[in-house]
Amino acid sequence: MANQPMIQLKDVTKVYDNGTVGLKDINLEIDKGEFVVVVGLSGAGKSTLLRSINRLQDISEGDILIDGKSITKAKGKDLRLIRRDIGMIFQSFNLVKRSSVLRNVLTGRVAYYPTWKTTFNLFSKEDKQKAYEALQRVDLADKVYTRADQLSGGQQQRVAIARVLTQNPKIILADEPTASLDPQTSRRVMHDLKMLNEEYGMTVLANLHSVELAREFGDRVIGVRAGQIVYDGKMSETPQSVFDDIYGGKKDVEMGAENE
Ligand SMILES: Nc1ncnc2c1ncn2[C@@H]1O[C@H](COP(=O)(O)OP(=O)(O)OP(=O)(O)O)[C@@H](O)[C@H]1O
Repeated sequence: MANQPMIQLKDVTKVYDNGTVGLKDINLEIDKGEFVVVVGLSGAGKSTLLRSINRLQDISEGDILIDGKSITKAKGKDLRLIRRDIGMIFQSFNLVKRSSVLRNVLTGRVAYYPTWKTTFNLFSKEDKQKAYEALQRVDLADKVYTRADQLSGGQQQRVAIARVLTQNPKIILADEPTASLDPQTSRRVMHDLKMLNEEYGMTVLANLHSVELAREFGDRVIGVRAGQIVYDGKMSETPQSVFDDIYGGKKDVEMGAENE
């Protein structure tokens, strides 16, 4: 269908078992190819938003549509197919530390195989080639056989980006992708994420603490506070006062090491 949003949240509320309200009546549409950054204080609900979108956790009310299909209602094979279209980048990289870089990148293809094949490492030659090419795109082709835990944090995150590229999803959800990295390495990682967005048309939704990085890489900014969207606008039209307001004067504390 033409012009249907890539991600759509309809009246989404998430209440945790202990009664904490993670998200409160969220309505949001994100179009194909957008690079959206989500900013907000710690505890505002940024991770809850991302985890709800790929159903790492269930929402309490409302509906979430991925490219027109409800992930909220999907089950079994339908759910697996929707999830295959959503890549994740985590603050902690989530690599298999003792496996090679190539093997880690190949796991991006796992959802395209029956389980028994991946258990025995029976990836096709084409997929090995895809993984190698993805590593070339993030300048890590010389590390294919290196063990993941022998790489720097920034390199590990770029392996995670190569893994997402190999997965070839429509959407990338990045939860604080640079929170454990220094400013220069952070910029490199964001640059690679932007490359997936611009060259492969992947829609990116990234939680960021750093206003600097948000400004440099985001096309659109969403401000979250207490589980609600308090700002939504084009980055180019967003004045600094919006960030000051969202961070309520605690900006320096929140931005930590990424604040140059
Ligand atoms: N599993 C859980 N059980 C109960 N409450 C939770 C759970 N996960 C998150 N919360 C609460 O939900 C609210 C939103 O948390 P969330 O992790 O989404 O915030 P955040 O904006 O991502 O914060 P941070 O930047 O620190 O990661 C917070 O009050 C948090 O304590």
